[in-house]
Amino acid sequence: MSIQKISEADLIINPDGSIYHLNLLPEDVADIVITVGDPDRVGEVSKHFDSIDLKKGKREFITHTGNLGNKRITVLSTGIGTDNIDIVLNELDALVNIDFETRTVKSELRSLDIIRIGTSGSIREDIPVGSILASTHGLGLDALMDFYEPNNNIEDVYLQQKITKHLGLEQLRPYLTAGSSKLLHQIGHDLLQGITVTAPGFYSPQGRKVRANNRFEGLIDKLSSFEHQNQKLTNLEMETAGIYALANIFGHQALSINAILAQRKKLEFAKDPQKIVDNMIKLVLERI
Ligand SMILES: O=P(O)(O)O[C@H]1O[C@H](CO)[C@@H](O)[C@H]1O
Ligand SMILES: O=c1cc[nH]c(=O)[nH]1
Repeated sequence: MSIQKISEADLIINPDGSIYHLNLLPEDVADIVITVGDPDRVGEVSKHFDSIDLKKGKREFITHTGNLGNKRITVLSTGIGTDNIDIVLNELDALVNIDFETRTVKSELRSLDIIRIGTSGSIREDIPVGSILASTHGLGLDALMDFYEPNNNIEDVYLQQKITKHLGLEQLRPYLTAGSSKLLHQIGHDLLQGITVTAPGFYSPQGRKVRANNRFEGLIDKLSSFEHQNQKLTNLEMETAGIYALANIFGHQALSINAILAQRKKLEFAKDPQKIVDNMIKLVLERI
């Protein structure tokens, strides 16, 4: 069988040998990758490193790579939304698993540990502002995974069907993927845990109403009333489901850790969001 060469239009490499959007060379990526939404949060993470040997960026994709103890870690901002996650996960995987000289998939594949350190809104009364929550699964309400061949295990498909039926949102085709059980055990074992809902927007797609009317009335109540064998939908944000689904396809381990800044049931928002985010960053770095 001939080895498939990936075209210059499918995999775009900049003149300096870096990948198109992330602007990184293959050697710039460590085996542990922390993703954050906010480009300013990259420095908030890397300031805890013992050393930083690389700082690069393009658009909203800022990267620092350095060492913490005996671990080499890359921290990278994704910007907001699963459309950006499509770019970040595909380019990260290409950086480690495609030979840029021959444009072919390497015979030995590397599996990254991808840990998202993000912010989120709680949809349950018993999860207050200030909580740190680990996502057992990501449930995507966005359309990203309509374009990829699915790779879900049977348990997730069953749970996905149960949730879809409960929500009555069949037209959105919600997709469900579990996070890495290895990373959940290592980092999230004693944290609050739940199914994180990933929305394709911050306002109406998360049930917020400022001036425009919402098509799905009572979205938060509908989401928060789902329960199956103690599995509950717990929080809303905008990247986790895409990260879990694409990491699963590429064979990477992924875990999403969420600082709860909004309490949607009690209509509250954190007074000290930076302090909550700092606590989450320290907690994750201690456990990596
Ligand atoms: O704080 P980050 O990591 O960006 O995460 C959350 O915050 C953004 C919305 O304010 C979305 O990206 C959402 O997922
Ligand atoms: O409610 C929230 C808070 C942070 N990020 C979100 O996407 N939603």
